[in-house]
Amino acid sequence: MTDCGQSRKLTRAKLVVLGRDNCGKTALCVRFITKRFIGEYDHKKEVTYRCQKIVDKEAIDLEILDTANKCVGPAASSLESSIKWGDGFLIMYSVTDRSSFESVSRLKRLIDHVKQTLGIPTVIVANKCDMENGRVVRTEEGQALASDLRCNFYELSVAEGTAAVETAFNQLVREVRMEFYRHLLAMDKRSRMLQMRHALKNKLTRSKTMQW
Ligand SMILES: Nc1nc2c(ncn2[C@@H]2O[C@H](COP(=O)(O)OP(=O)(O)OP(=O)(O)O)[C@@H](O)[C@H]2O)c(=O)[nH]1
Repeated sequence: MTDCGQSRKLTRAKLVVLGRDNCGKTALCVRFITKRFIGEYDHKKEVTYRCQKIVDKEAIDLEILDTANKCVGPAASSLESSIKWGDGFLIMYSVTDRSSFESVSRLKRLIDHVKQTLGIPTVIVANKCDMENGRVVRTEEGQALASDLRCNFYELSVAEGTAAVETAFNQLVREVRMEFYRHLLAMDKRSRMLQMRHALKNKLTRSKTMQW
């Protein structure tokens, strides 16, 4: 889990955007950071963006990794290292591409496998809902899948606006924060237990010494 600073607040988080090629990952990142939609991007390249955002009135420094599609083949190990690196995940598909929808479960399983725990902050985003004529994945299918995978779900069009994109990213940041606080609580509990064990051990040693 990333940095907390001294205030025990999460000040930085690393987010990873995953999904099949051409589903709109770069468009989504650029939209979130610049509020603009730029038609064409350099494919294949993996890019990390840095920005500061205010989510629920608290500032947070974000690093957002826009992955290149590499679910199969030798590059898959590099996908695993991207997953190890991340605190939160946005899995994207396009409603116009069924194979991108089908890759969502695979990616979620990979995240769970690499992180070796369930409940990793993850949201699912269905993109290109402006292309109603080319739609091959129904909204209800996306909702059902997200509910099976216990993830929040957003259907949107990166081309059409910024608000929905911000909503999805903000929810992911919220989930990363919640996970961070859960982690802090667990650490506190563990350290209290260790202190109690230590105190008890000292007490036992003292009473044994007195018996002698
Ligand atoms: N109509 C429509 N087109 C979109 C939308 N989002 C992205 N696109 C287009 O979809 C194409 C792919 O977008 P990218 O952002 O490059 O997709 P990507 O997932 O980063 O692709 P790779 O780099 O190949 O992994 C581009 O031509 C975008 O302009 C959308 O919401 N609606």
